[in-house]
Amino acid sequence: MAADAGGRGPGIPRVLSIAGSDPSGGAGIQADLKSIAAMGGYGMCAITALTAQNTRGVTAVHTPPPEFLAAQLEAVGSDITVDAVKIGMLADTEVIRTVGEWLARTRPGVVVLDPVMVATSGDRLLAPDAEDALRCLLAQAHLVTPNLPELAALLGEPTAASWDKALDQGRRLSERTGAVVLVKGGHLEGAACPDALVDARVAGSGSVVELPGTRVDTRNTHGTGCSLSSALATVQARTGDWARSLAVVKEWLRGALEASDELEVGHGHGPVHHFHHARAAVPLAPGEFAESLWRDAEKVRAEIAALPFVSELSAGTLSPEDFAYYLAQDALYLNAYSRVLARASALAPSEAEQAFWAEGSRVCLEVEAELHRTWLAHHPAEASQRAMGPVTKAYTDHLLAVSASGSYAVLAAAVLPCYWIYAEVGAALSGRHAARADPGDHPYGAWIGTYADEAFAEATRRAVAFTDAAGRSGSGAERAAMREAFGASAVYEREFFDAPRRFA
Ligand SMILES: Nc1ncnc2c1ncn2[C@@H]1O[C@H](COP(=O)(O)OP(=O)(O)O)[C@@H](O)[C@H]1O
Ligand SMILES: Cc1ncc(COP(=O)(O)O)c(N)n1
Repeated sequence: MAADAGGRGPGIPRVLSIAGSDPSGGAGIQADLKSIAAMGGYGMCAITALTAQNTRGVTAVHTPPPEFLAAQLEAVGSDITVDAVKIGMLADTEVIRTVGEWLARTRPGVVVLDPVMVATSGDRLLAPDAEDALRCLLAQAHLVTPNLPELAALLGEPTAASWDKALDQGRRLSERTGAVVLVKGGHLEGAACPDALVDARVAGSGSVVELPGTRVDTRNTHGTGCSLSSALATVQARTGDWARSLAVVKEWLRGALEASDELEVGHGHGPVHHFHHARAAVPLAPGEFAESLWRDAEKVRAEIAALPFVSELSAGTLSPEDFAYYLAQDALYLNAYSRVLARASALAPSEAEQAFWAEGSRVCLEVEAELHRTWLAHHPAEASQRAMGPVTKAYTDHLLAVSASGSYAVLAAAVLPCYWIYAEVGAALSGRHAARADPGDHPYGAWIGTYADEAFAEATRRAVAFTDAAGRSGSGAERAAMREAFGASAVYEREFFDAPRRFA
């Protein structure tokens, strides 16, 4: 197709996906409709084929008669202005012919063709004898988005082993078809995941516009190609500029890959989180997000309760060396933790939160000084060494790294386990201690008594509520980062209680 695809301007683009159905919702028309909506478009679809598939693979394909596809296209096109078309799974030669005839007749302003041949799972989605017909159809698209194996198959060559070879193949496919070719790096080995727009009609160095990218470490790549191509069609209808559209879509897709674990869909290659950037129309109830963090940490919390340090402290059999090590590390930890809480105060979105974390920061220094005045005064050797143990160092490094990231919500999630898990351990220890027949005669009785501090319990409740509120008002991507930060800190809590046994 010769002319450059133009933009519609700021209106809502009406985008038609002509593609197959994926009942598991991660690829095909289901991914397309989500992606179109995520990019601010109005999505429509004409279904070429029905697949029975999930995140593990395709078990069956049913292709309705081509007349029925033609009827769908006619119904949409005769009533609605179509600003952009995305074409995905085409199943067989008859389907390709039907789509080709409709395109030739209607000549939509933006046509993005994703030459789907094989699913992420390795299953075929195009009949082998339909490849020639697909090659011919490419000339009716403005942009073609093959992955590396598809690019090679369309040229009848082996899959490119390097990015340069892939760009060369892209240039030749662009020459043959007259379409711009998006060469995608998803199937490359290594940490880089670039994409490039290759346009053989442009002379010289302007023929390749490359967008670098880093690979997101996930196996949830089901439907990335579908999502990318339909999102591109939508944004292109707005901007009329492929390079600008690709920059917007690539950034969005990276976020969708990063937040994909939040979905917890299937056991194979899971889908991406198309709406990671948006808030759900049904908001989370107060407490709901914090409860989910707490549930996620259930296993680590059970492991902490079962640690020898906890049972020995409770029974009074903990060695004085282990106890002294723990206290000295606690003092070092509190000093660093105080600085991190001060950073949470600096980032806080409200005065109430600002004051809360600042007070927490101050109290940490007070408790640290108190440790030196009382407990550590009895263990001058431990106190004077003052070297951070490996766990204390790793835990505080993690907190400092999160505090440098600049997200208040993620920092709140990272500091929360030190309140919440410590309060839970403390409540169990002091409850058991109070139930003892003779609590006065216990070497760590006075220390265990400090756990029953109502002011700390109240501070914990407020820290939970503030973190919950930050999670509820954040985006999906932010909540995913909060989960990761909370989970990491919970693991460091476990390691901190276990450190005396290993390093004292
Ligand atoms: N792990 C990943 N991290 C970041 N981007 C990825 C990853 N996997 C795929 N992509 C991007 O997703 C898009 C689809 O790429 P690709 O996987 O090559 O296509 P397909 O889904 O058709 O096989 C491209 O923009 C690619 O750069
Ligand atoms: C109906 C349908 N269409 C396309 C794909 C390819 O998916 P991917 O984007 O992972 O290559 C698929 N698995 N199912």
